[in-house]
Amino acid sequence: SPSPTVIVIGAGISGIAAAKTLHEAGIHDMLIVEATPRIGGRLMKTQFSGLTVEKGANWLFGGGPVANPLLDIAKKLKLRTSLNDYENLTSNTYKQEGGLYPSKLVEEIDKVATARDDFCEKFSKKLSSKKKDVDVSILAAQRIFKQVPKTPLEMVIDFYHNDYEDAEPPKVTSLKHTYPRNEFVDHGEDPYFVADPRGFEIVVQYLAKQFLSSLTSDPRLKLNKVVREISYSKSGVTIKTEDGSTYNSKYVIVSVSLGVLQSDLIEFQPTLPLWKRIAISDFGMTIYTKIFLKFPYKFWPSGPGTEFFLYTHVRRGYYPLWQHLENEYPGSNILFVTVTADESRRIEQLPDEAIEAEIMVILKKLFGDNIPKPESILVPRWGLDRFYKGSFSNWPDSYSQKRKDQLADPIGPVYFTGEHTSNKYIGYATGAYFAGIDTANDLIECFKKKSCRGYNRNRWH
Ligand SMILES: Cc1cc2nc3c(=O)[nH]c(=O)nc-3n(C[C@H](O)[C@H](O)[C@H](O)COP(=O)(O)OP(=O)(O)OC[C@H]3O[C@@H](n4cnc5c(N)ncnc54)[C@H](O)[C@@H]3O)c2cc1C
Repeated sequence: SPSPTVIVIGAGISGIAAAKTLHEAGIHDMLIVEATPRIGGRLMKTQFSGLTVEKGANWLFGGGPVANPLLDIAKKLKLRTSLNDYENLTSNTYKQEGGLYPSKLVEEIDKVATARDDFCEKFSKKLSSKKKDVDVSILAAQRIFKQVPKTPLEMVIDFYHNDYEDAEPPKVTSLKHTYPRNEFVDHGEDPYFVADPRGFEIVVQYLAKQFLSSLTSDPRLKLNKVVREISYSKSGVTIKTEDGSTYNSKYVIVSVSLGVLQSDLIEFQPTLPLWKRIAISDFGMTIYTKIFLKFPYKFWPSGPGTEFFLYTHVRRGYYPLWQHLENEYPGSNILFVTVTADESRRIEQLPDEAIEAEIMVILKKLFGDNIPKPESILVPRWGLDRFYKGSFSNWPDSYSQKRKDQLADPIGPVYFTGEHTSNKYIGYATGAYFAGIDTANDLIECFKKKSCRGYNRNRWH
């Protein structure tokens, strides 16, 4: 068959959004090349003890000042979602050796954390108003505010305010590019927690069905094709896959995760310019892990106000934030705990049994020695998976806006997209969706002008 004009590498939400945008602009001769047997990428459901749980993205952020097109799609699809109840977290905070903290004390500490967030927001705006590109870490802002979390209780509350969203601690994360937290997170409707048998990935399938005849056998979609080499020159692109296939095109849109770009899975020929490699290497790819545990019966508090509990430990981020799925799946007897960053990196190296053993030590302290063993455990390992190498990107504090623009810059016929290239919503599914549209529009601009000098720095999203 003749060479397509554009190859899109990756069938996650950004790749599919890019391909759909090209299709709608009349560019139909394209090929989507995906390493795995499915579309959806990091929107990924799995079956766990007979129920659908989300290994990847779980929260669909609300409307608010910026309309979220994914929310409209979710509504159209009648995606089953629920609102989480974080209200009573301060009454459900456990000490390291067991027993609850008095809720008054936790509330006081939470108030300080909220005041700190307000300061971070103001301080970030102040830095942004300066001509020079100055940035600090969130931790530096906390120091300037003279309220650095130190005790285990302060740290777990800080985890809830920062790491739970950024998946890195405040010492790593850029203040300026994280605060004020974006419209979807802070000022919109509350995020929806997806609990639907079809999974959050149904949103990507819905987008794909707008322009593909089938999600498995459309001739423009090549599944199970792992791209290992991208050769590019003025005259076009050749990509090679692990199974020895070769595809040629005029342009390529690379939508693989930042973690994959940082790994050596794909070789670029010639090597990408140094400034591009620096932009890729210096941005942050973090890990966010949801560990699911199925028990034969419930031994944790249930009913209104119990959905979440916090576990406090001298080690920051040691199995800190717990949720039960009773609201979404009554009677399921499933607990899940969220770990992030270095704790995720550590546990990914452990076998499931070792992780389960660590968890059981904690749960016994909280709920007594007689609690049952879990019937099953699910530990996603996003960092070790060669097609993801992490869960989502995080803006590190030393990283400039200029570098960030370079991360999205095309190199000749090689265009880049994915959540990490989003201007305003890095890390989020919505950011990935917008990025796909923006990158496709950059390429469409280039077709129109017939000279493709590059990236449209007026990207919207
Ligand atoms: C645990 C976790 C929790 C999250 N929580 C949320 C949340 O609550 N809300 C939210 O909005 N977002 C959340 N996210 C982030 C969100 O899932 C991502 O931002 C988004 O899905 C990224 O889409 P993408 O298209 O940029 O990348 P991807 O989905 O990674 O798509 C890239 C595609 O490229 C493929 N690929 C990789 N290498 C190759 C290769 N060599 N050849 C061919 N194909 C290749 C991959 O298989 C993948 O399908 C979470 C992510 C994770 C992992």
